[in-house]
Amino acid sequence: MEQFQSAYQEEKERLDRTLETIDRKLEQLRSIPVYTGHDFTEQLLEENREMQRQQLEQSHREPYFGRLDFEEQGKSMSPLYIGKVGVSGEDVREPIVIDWRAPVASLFYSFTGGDHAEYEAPEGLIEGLVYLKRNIVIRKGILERVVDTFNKDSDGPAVSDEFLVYRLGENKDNRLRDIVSTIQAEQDKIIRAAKNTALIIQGVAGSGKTTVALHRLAFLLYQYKEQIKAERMVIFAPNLMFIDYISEVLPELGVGDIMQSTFSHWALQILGIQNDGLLVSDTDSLVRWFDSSEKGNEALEDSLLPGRYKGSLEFKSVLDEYLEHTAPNIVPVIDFEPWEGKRLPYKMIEQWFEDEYRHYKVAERKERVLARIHRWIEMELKKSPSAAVMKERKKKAQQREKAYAKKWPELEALALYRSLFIPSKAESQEIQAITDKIPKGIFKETQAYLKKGMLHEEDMAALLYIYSGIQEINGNLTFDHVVIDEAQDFSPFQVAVLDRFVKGHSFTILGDLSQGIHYYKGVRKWEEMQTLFDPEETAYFALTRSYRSTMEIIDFANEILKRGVGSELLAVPVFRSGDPVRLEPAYGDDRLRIISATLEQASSHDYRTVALLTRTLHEAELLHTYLLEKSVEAHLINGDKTQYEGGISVLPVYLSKGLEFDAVIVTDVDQDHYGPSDAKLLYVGCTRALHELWLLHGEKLPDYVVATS
Ligand SMILES: Nc1ncnc2c1ncn2[C@@H]1O[C@H](COP(=O)(O)OP(=O)(O)OP(=O)(O)O)[C@@H](O)[C@H]1O
Repeated sequence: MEQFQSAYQEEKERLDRTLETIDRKLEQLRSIPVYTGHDFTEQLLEENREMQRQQLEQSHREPYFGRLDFEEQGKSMSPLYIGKVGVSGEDVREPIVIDWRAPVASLFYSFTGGDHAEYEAPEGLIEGLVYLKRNIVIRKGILERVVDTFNKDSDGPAVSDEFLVYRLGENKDNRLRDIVSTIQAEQDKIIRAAKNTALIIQGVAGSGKTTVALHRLAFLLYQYKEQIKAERMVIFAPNLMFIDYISEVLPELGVGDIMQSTFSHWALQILGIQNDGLLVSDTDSLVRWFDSSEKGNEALEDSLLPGRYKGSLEFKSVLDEYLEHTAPNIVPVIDFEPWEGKRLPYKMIEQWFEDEYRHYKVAERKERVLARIHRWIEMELKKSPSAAVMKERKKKAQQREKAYAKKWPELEALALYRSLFIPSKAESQEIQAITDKIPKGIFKETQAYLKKGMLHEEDMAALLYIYSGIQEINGNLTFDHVVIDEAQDFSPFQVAVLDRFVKGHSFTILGDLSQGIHYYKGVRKWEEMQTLFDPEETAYFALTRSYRSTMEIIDFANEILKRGVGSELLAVPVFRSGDPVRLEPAYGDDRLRIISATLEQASSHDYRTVALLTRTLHEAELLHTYLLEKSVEAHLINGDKTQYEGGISVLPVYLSKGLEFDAVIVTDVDQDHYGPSDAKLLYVGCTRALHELWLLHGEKLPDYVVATS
């Protein structure tokens, strides 16, 4: 107790001194009049001062969250204070707060006890001794808590989880938060991994994948300031609501302007396609798979699953063959005759196309050849015997040039994709030799909906692949870094296409195979993605510790995985105990009454988020209507929702992926709703809960559900 008092007092004094320094610096900055003139250099300086002002104001509220007493070999021990942004002292070379992304700050995360500590600095490996690792909670400039996670002088040598457990026990609101004060060593390794590597991360539910990816972006921007721009980074997420849910983390870390999108949205933008009913909406696709009673099953072969086939490298080879066939065949086999008696032979045009412009992608080659023909016409016109003849020829040439250009095939990705499935009569035989390789059912289905002017999400990779095969991908379209979240639902083909838009294979690809509920698309093994890269271009990490849920919830969910999927990717809980998982009957006439009562029970705690998870969207809609009639304020989440409001949410379990709630109630857990191939779906539902979980069940529980305590 005495020791705690003195630690608290010591930190209080240090905090007062730090705040005084920040105040002084702020005062100094504020005393400089704001520049409103037109001088560019002055404007930049003003922008810089404004940024510093904002950072210092942020630091004033919470200057740091951690302290590490480190003695570098051959130097004296000094306490390092670590915060979200660095603050320099009166002497700018002496930081009073170190940015969490700085090399030395990595010790705060990677140190797991022992007599030796080291970190990688630009000048080489720095070694030394850690005496103290301390977590410090400051809110609005007031010191609230001091917890020593490691103290060399105390008996317990290992780093304790006490502070982490305290943080995990807090209730969550409707946004994901930063974790800078408690990043774990295994997560830190991923966050700080080098830029030009395709990182593939398998992480169990709640292992912090999304959070880690966002921190990694903040780290990359800090570490590679000169090479990476925020506006050249992107996060691909499963839907717009999820993007809203994660939207606070980057601003909290002082990083903005990073594009967050779904793959389809981005692809449509590149392709210049307006999404006015052309693309079947994500909701429709999801309902097609999850609400349909004729749902297929996981054992279906890829050739029967359009999403998996169209995401395969096999389909990519078909497109390669098609593009090879299309590219050399685009010069119309006719001479060009701008007026009677003047001819530009086909052979000459073909030679320009085949030889002179061969270094360009085919769409650019076409543009260049047509421009060259235009120049040729102008030269020939100048040779006309009189102004009147020249005028006459010019008129004719203009019409014929237009007509000739139309004879060239339209080099647009969508047009080419359509002609693969709906070829013109002239081409049908040659194209058929290629399309015979596409499974019949998939070919027919695609042809039918393309004829109706529709597209599916699963066609996007192919369209972009064709696009990148015919068009130059210029600097504006390329990314410095790409994050793919929920990557188990991404196909290898999507990643291969994206690779054409990314500099140096700079990817962070995160997912969990145990949450691969969309078995009709995505990957079954990470090797499917690893093989896209050379071994030295890629690295694999596994995160096995789960931070979201209590031990009771994780043990329960693990059991579902073991029994229902035979999976070995089980989560290891942090030692945080809560109430046992409750399995309670709720069916027949009592079903709705019990659901309401359980919801009331869950809401009686001061939880900020509670979810009712149903098996289908239709059931969620019915339940939501029932709750509204009972004047319960609940939000229905369907696939079209773009915002996550928190409070009580009612949603189908498949839409809960990526989200988390203080308490979760899964309804209708019985063999009708959760068949033998739905264990992963139920696993996803259970692992959304932080503190409490109820399973309201029907007469016959699925075999893979058993009470664990
Ligand atoms: N080191 C940590 N310290 C504190 N909280 C953490 C830490 N790592 C993860 N968390 C918390 O665990 C929860 C799960 O994190 P996150 O959603 O990023 O995990 P995930 O692996 O993407 O989960 P899922 O695959 O189930 O969607 C979040 O509330 C996050 O804040």
